[in-house]
Amino acid sequence: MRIDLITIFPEFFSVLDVSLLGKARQAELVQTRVHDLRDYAAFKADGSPDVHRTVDDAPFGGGAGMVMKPDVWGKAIDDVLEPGGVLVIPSPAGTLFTQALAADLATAPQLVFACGRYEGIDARVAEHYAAAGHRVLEVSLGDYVLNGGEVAAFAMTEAVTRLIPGFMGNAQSIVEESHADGLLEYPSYTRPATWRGHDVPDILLSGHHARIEEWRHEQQLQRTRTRRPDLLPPEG
Ligand SMILES: NCc1ccc(-c2ccccc2)nc1
Repeated sequence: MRIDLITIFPEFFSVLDVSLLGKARQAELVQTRVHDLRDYAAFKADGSPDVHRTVDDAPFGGGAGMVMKPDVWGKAIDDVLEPGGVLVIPSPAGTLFTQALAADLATAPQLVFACGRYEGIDARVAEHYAAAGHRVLEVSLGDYVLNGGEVAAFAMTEAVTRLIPGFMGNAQSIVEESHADGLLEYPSYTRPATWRGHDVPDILLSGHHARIEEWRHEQQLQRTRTRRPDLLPPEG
């Protein structure tokens, strides 16, 4: 898989070389490229040089903040997006990113993350590439606003790449983790068996694997009921 990240802060993604992703890159499972959006702002729409390499402008209709220019984004995405590639636009107005979507995106040949800043990217950019037949996703990580799409893009990159077959050493750990079966993960413990007066649940020391599995599933249900009832299947 190729992952392209387009941003006005390319240095933000230099950490990709050292993170967990670094190993996957070396294993050739994932190729990542970072692109500076300002490289596509060197000329104005009329072809004259833009020494300021402007990427934003005032919003039509008024309102606070600035909007990122469609013509600059169009030049960048035209240069980067390949046939079959998915254009992912992190946005607080997007659909919620989930483990299921991460697994879906892990099968794509290419992801292009368009990392907006300011008040976001001119809406016609997403419209244009969808109309051209590309899969375009505006995706939110949750109900909060960041200063730009970079942090969200990095989080999604990690969530996706770790699901690529051959990337994580222990495939079993992926199957068991939170959200993989739609429930939150059970609590985990390791040595010492007693720590500051807190004991590990006896069942886990019993060696009864069937009972341990049952206890863990009950813990998953209990946690999901109390912390994320929205994840529970509807009654009935
Ligand atoms: N839900 C996470 C998230 C994703 C993106 C943004 C964002 C903010 C400003 C400009 C462009 C994107 N904010 C929050």
